[in-house]
Amino acid sequence: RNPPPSPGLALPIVGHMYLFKENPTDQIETWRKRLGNIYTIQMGTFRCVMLNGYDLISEILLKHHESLLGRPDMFLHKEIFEYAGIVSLGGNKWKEQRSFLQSTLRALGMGRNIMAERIQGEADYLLTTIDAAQSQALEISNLVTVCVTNVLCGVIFSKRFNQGDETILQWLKSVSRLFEVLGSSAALNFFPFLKYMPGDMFKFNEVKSIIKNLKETIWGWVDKDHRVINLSDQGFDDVSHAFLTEIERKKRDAIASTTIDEANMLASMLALFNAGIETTVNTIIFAVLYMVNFPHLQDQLFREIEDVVGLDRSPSISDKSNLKLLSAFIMETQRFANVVPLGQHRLATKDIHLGGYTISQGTSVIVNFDSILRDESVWGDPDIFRPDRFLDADGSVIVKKELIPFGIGRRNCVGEALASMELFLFLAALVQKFEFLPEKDGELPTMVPNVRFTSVAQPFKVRAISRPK
Ligand code: HEM
Repeated sequence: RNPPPSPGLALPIVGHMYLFKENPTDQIETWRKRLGNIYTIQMGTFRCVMLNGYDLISEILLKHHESLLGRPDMFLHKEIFEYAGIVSLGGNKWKEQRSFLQSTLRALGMGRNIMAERIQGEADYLLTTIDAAQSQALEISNLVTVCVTNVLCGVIFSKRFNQGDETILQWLKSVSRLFEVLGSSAALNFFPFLKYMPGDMFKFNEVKSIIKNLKETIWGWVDKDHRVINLSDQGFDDVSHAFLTEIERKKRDAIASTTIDEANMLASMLALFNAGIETTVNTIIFAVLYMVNFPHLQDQLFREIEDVVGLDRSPSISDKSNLKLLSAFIMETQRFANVVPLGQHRLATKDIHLGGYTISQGTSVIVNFDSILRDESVWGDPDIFRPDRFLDADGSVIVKKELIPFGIGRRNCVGEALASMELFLFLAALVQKFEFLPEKDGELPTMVPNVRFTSVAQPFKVRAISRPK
């Protein structure tokens, strides 16, 4: 059957997982150097094919998409999403959820002016809350998280919260605890029997209880009893309103076989939160970290905004095409920080012939985005932070097909347009208003990230000094 090569000794039960150290992408890269861009590893009970490099990854995601539409039966899909919603569904059920969410987000103005105004409002709010610290060193990630959460809460429920609001603080506490315990429970993906270990050793019960609370909170925010559903009106206020309306429409038309129901609605809304907040916040925090580490670059970014926008009005989305250095800086931040280094496991639903090997039906496939964003043959000096790699001699922005922080193909990031707009508007506002300095002069915060299955900056404080007008 010609399967891709394997790194050798797989221990009983754990397979090759015992070889993973702190940063999983290091081990994956070590195997890539030894075995090439495609190889097989055993992760507990799962046989996984790891794919590296732009050619193979784009080939499988673009050409073999239809054979890769499953999700393996993992803890995440079973216990968190209960096999429902955009992240956990496969096949035609996924297609229906994805197309519903995509068209709903588009109709709500994702990537357009109406959304830009909402984000600008949150960016202004962020500036005010940072300013309140009066140049005292502070960790800004909590402040950024509230504003990014507000953007999504607006899109999903037409709601927003002020910093310090008890509901949002409780929500953020639960989400942060969830990410902490998900680390301990990751092994449950590959060894489901561990959930029976005494003392909740792998945090199975805690994860379940946090998820139950988060779902109840989300359902409370939907506020179903106070929503006016009008089936003759094609419009809707937000994602949850769109779902509720479409669910009623399906009932009216007696369409039984559909994923547009309350279980999938809840799971998809939870997925938008899980996938959309951490990623966006982490990218913004990495950008601030790089500005602190490269003050000369921070200064150039400020000068560009001063020239193009001035200091009397807030940057708007229409400034984007003229803020070329800022665009290149964001591109390089996304490349260098690479907040989603590995794709979610996908399941081959048919045999796939790729790179001279056969990936057999039932195999789990992982794509290694890190192998593209850090590929020496593409970037030359991938370990250097250098935004000017995205600018040509005239200062125009160069678009490179290998820059794929949002993935590629039909299962790429459904929130890409929203996230891109957020990155631009939040960062433009921060650059215009503040100079970011390290907590102590001369002591730069480390740029070495914490990489698990997402990449996060190590906690650091900054002093945000208001720029004189
Ligand atoms: C800078 C911010 C973001 C980055 C870097 C990012 C990155 C990604 C990547 C790489 C994938 C594909 C993973 C794979 O192939 O397995 C993905 C999927 C996804 N993203 Fe994002 N994302 C970001 C923001 C968002 C936002 C704001 C939302 C919500 C509005 C969102 C919702 C999703 C969802 C629901 C999926 C799964 C799509 C599906 O299975 O069809 N993401 N994201």
